[in-house]
Amino acid sequence: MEKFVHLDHVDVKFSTKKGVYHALSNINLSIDQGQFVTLIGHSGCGKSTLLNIIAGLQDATEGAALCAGREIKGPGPERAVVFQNHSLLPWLTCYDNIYLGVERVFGAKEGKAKLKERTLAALDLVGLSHAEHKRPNEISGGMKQRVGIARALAMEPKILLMDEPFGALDALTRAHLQDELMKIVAATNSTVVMVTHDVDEAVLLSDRIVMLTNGPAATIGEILTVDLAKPRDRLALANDPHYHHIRSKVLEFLYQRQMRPAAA
Ligand SMILES: Nc1ncnc2c1ncn2[C@@H]1O[C@H](COP(=O)(O)OP(=O)(O)OP(=O)(O)O)[C@@H](O)[C@H]1O
Repeated sequence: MEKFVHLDHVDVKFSTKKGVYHALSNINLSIDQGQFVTLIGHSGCGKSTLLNIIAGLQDATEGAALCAGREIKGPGPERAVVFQNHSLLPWLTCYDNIYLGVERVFGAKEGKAKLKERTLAALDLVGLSHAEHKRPNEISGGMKQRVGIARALAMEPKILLMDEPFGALDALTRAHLQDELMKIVAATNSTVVMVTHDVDEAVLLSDRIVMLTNGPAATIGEILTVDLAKPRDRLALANDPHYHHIRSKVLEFLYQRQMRPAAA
């Protein structure tokens, strides 16, 4: 299987007013095509920094970061990012927000009819065909996140990178979007890397959970394989002893082995 992402001895150091801050140390991680990987760890440990390395928004100070065999040198349409705060352009409709991304990626090669078809298909994929003419301030937070996901998916990225995409949503909307995301990922065979704070979300969605130690110089403490059959159903999992076993392993890592220092 092709290694879509390969991080080899990656270190990240930030220059700050107080001197150099060593954020990430010796990160080694390979991700296969079609895999769903979550990054979990205490606040400030470096999850977003790690995601940003793959996104090309942050350079590694040392080590190598590769995507599809090529060095990651900056952001690219093959690595689409979805942030917690949707980042839609408020003056554009849902349709136009997606169309803009589609045009940027495919505009040089494809005609307007094809670009329109791609945009409508993306809206349909997230169940928002009815909202195509609405502007971001006319739709709910969950719908905005769905437009953000649709925009990312419409660019047909090789990898979907998500930084706490559901973090700002209420529990019910969050559960609904997790279910939708599972269906979309299954239908598109997407490779996904997602930052989350939510242990249940990590177990429900992941093939592998990458657990980071506390910073400074955070590194990968352990990678847990989630070998629960797919498709996954949250209600059935609630009564599945294996689900609870995996869940408690993550909790044990976070709250016994990586107890967050009180002063942090
Ligand atoms: N540009 C920067 N300059 C200096 N320090 C930075 C910079 N970006 C991040 N850091 C520091 O690096 C560490 C990791 O930050 P990061 O945002 O990756 O953590 P995180 O695990 O995503 O946190 P959270 O869960 O709270 O979002 C933090 O201590 C942060 O203060």
